[in-house]
Order: sequence, then structure tokens, then C-alpha cells
Amino acid sequence: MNAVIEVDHLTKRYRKATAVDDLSFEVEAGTVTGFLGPNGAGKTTTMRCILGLARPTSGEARVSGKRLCNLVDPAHQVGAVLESSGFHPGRSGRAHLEILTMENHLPRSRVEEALSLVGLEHDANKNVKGYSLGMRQRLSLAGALLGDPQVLILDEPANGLDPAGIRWMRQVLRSYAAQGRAVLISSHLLSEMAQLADDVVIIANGRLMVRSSLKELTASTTKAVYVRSPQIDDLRSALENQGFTVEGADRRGLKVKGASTEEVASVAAQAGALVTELQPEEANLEDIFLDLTKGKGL
Ligand SMILES: Nc1ncnc2c1ncn2[C@@H]1O[C@H](COP(=O)(O)OP(=O)(O)OP(=O)(O)O)[C@@H](O)[C@H]1O
Repeated sequence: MNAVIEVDHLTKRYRKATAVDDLSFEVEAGTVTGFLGPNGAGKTTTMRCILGLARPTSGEARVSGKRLCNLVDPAHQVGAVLESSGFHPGRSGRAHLEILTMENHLPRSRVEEALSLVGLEHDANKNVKGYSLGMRQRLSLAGALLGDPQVLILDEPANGLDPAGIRWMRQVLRSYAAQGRAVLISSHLLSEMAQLADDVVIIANGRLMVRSSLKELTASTTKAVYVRSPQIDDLRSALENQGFTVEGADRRGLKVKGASTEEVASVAAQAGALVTELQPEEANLEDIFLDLTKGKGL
């Protein structure tokens, strides 16, 4: 365990709203962590607290063991994309990044590296006002990558990207994590998160609902196992005798509720039934998310 981001009993209250309510979770080096929750759940506020842009009411958030304001070289430690709107429209993408390198005392050479990392090198001299939403998102990401940081914090970075852009971003973030760095990414695109995240943190009303690896979460919520066998009637009785709830799926297939593939295979072996297909039907992330956050602001 190598926690690079630690959110520690974080609470943030505004006059009328408790945006974040005693929230704790960690993000490990070498992973992409999906940060999920319905609108108004408190994702942006949490990210702003981690980045030192909002002051917690109580608790704290640390990056590499320190609050961001205490980090010696924050641009090398953390890169963030909070929204894609902070661009001067009359400036080129390259000029925008050059100004960021000056502000953050970074080498000018990083501009070309960041532009090529996000695939904007051919549009770098165009004014940002001519950029599509997707190009602005790429430019935001380039800005976050300028300091070659150990931690990336991205608030809905896939907004406005087309499917090819989303695939591209997935590759960038996966390779980034593969270098041992940490990525915390919020999104409403749950299906996208299912292909990107190692871990998920799900919040609603500012509170933690789930902190889990994506694999464990989907495995623990396996809905059913589909099994096919030429001896379907023998297999059905054997499964029912063991107390499983079984539904006929088709002529040769059964759906076994609440069972693991190992359990179904073992009952089939004992019953002498040949198994020609065995598949877990996992709940997808979207189902899990909707179940968990039902009535909590969606
Ligand atoms: N500066 C602020 N002043 C007052 N209330 C705020 C402020 N910022 C956020 N809130 C409130 O805190 C709650 C959480 O908002 P936040 O933007 O963090 O949620 P979110 O999960 O990022 O939502 P979304 O997915 O819609 O961006 C909301 O009820 C919001 O209205």
C-alpha cells in the first residue's frame, strides 16, 4: 500500500449545504481511481480541498503525506484539470502552456513534450477560440502534465471528447498509472470508468458509499451464473437440491442466482453433468452505482 492521496475525515460545509461529510479514502500509486457520485455529491469540492483551493471545515487532505500548501514543489507533485474554461481565447494553445511553465518555474521544453503527449502539436499555434471542446480538454490535460507530476486529479476530463478521444484519454491515463503514478478521476461516464479504473470511490451526499477495487466490486455483486449442459434437467435438480434458485434461460441453459462459477461447476461435477458453457453475469458498474445512490440526489 502506497497511498499518495489521503482524504482524512474531510468535511466541507457551506452556509446552506454540507458538500463533503466526514469523507475518508486513499488513492494508491500506480492506480487509476474512479471518483463517482451523482450531481452535487461533493466530488468537485473534495478535489478542490485536495488541491488546496477550498479550505476544509474539518479533517484534511494530503498529497504525498503533506497538505498541498506545504508541498515544496507542487507542480511536480500534482497536476489537475478542474474545468476547461480557464483559457484566454485570443492566445494559442502553445502560448497558454508557455505562460503556465513560467508561472510554475518549469522548463520551457516541457511545452513541446506536453503538446505531443496530448496530440495537439499540429494545432498548437491556433488560437484557443478556434478549439473544439475536445481540443480544450486536451489542452487542459497538457497543462496538468506540464510539471510531469506524480499525481493527476481530473474532474470530468472526458466531457466533450468523442469516442476516439475517450479511448485516447484512457490510454494516456493507463500508461501514466503504469509508471507508478496515481490518477484520481471523476466522471459521470460510468461505462467509461468500468474500462479505465482499477479502484472506485463512490460518494453520495458528501458521504462515502463504497471504496473498493473495481474487480472486487463487480465480483461481489455477481448477479447470476449462466450454465449450459446437455444434461440440463439433472443439473437443474442437483442445483435445486443444493438450495440454489434456478431459472431456465433457454433449452440447454440455466441461470443460477447468487452462485459462483466454482459452486455451479462443483455441483455439475457431482451430478455427472457435462458443462459446455459457464459464465458469470456480473452487475455492471452502472447498475451498482444506481443501486447505491438510489434516492440520494440522482
Ligand atoms: N462555493 C459553494 N458555495 C455553496 N455551496 C456549494 C459551493 N460549492 C459547492 N456547493 C454545494 O455543495 C454540494 C456539492 O457540490 P459539488 O460541486 O462538490 O458536487 P459534484 O459531485 O462535483 O457535482 P457535479 O457532478 O454536479 O459537478 C452541492 O450541493 C453544491 O451546491
